[in-house]
Amino acid sequence: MASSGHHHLTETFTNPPNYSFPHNRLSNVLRNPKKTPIVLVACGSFSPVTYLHLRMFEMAKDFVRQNTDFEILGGYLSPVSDMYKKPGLLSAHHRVNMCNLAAQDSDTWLMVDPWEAFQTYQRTAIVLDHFDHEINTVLGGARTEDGERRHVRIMLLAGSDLIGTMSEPGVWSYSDLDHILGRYGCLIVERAGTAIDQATDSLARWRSNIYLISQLIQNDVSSTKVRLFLRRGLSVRYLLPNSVVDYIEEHGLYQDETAASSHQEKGKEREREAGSGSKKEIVSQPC
Ligand SMILES: Nc1ncnc2c1ncn2[C@@H]1O[C@H](COP(=O)(O)OP(=O)(O)OP(=O)(O)O)[C@@H](O)[C@H]1O
Ligand SMILES: O=C(O)c1ccc[n+]([C@@H]2O[C@H](COP(=O)([O-])O)[C@@H](O)[C@H]2O)c1
Repeated sequence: MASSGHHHLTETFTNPPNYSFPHNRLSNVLRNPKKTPIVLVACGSFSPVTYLHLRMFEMAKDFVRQNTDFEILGGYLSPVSDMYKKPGLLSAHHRVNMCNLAAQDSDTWLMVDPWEAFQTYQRTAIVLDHFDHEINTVLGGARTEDGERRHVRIMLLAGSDLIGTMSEPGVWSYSDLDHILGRYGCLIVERAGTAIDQATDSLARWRSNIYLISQLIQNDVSSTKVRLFLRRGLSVRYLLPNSVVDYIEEHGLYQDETAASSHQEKGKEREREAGSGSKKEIVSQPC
């Protein structure tokens, strides 16, 4: 593992009111003692969560099994705080509920941690420290079938657009990057519209901790597109789990143009389309 530089592990954390760390689907037994136990953490807005977000975990699972000496003990969606103030960010309450519905109907290893959602904005480095603390310090890590105790490695799971922002100046601090990529490591899922090699070139010093997963079935569903569809009254069924579609309908979510600053969103979506070299409009009629 690369050095963790001068950035030390956070030891005191602020928890939201009545918070308890969800670990009902987290395995604490390492089946193969020769492997390194890991837990995957996906940070993002999840406004709303889509099948693409869930696919990231499945792609990571296949990749890990075929190409690494890791064994996955669990996966977490960690929705960002409302204070992140990104356009289209619905209240944490709804985003967490939708992630819970999606995780429940998916596989048996996905969970939602509402820790960052229900408090002030927390940087990703701190979020990963929080997982490390809960899993290794509070829960005591994992055990082999012989009862030997093992440290669980926390790893960030992200799309290549996120790793792209890591090479843009001013977005992430160097010491946080060193902490995230040096201490923990990252699994990066290729995302249509972002050049994965270019994104990782400037992060070369942490290369041994960055795992690139290519998308064999192209899928460029994004939460931004889903929000645009909903505002135009178009169906989003089969782009996200039925339970989430029903929840959106029941609560009349993503209808309000002004609250979602659709202007900025359309700009963002166009940028992504332009990046992928696709000239087609998302929906033929103008908004
Ligand atoms: N189509 C996709 N392919 C690969 N990764 C994706 C895809 N969609 C989302 N991700 C990844 O999922 C994580 C959470 O993303 P986020 O919730 O911000 O979704 P998003 O679809 O990018 O949202 P928005 O459209 O609102 O920007 C990020 O790491 C992002 O890179
Ligand atoms: O920790 C940081 O410095 C940092 C800088 C930029 C983005 N992030 C995180 O990355 C995620 C980005 O989500 P998004 O929707 O803006 O792609 C979100 O969880 C943010 O908290 C984190």
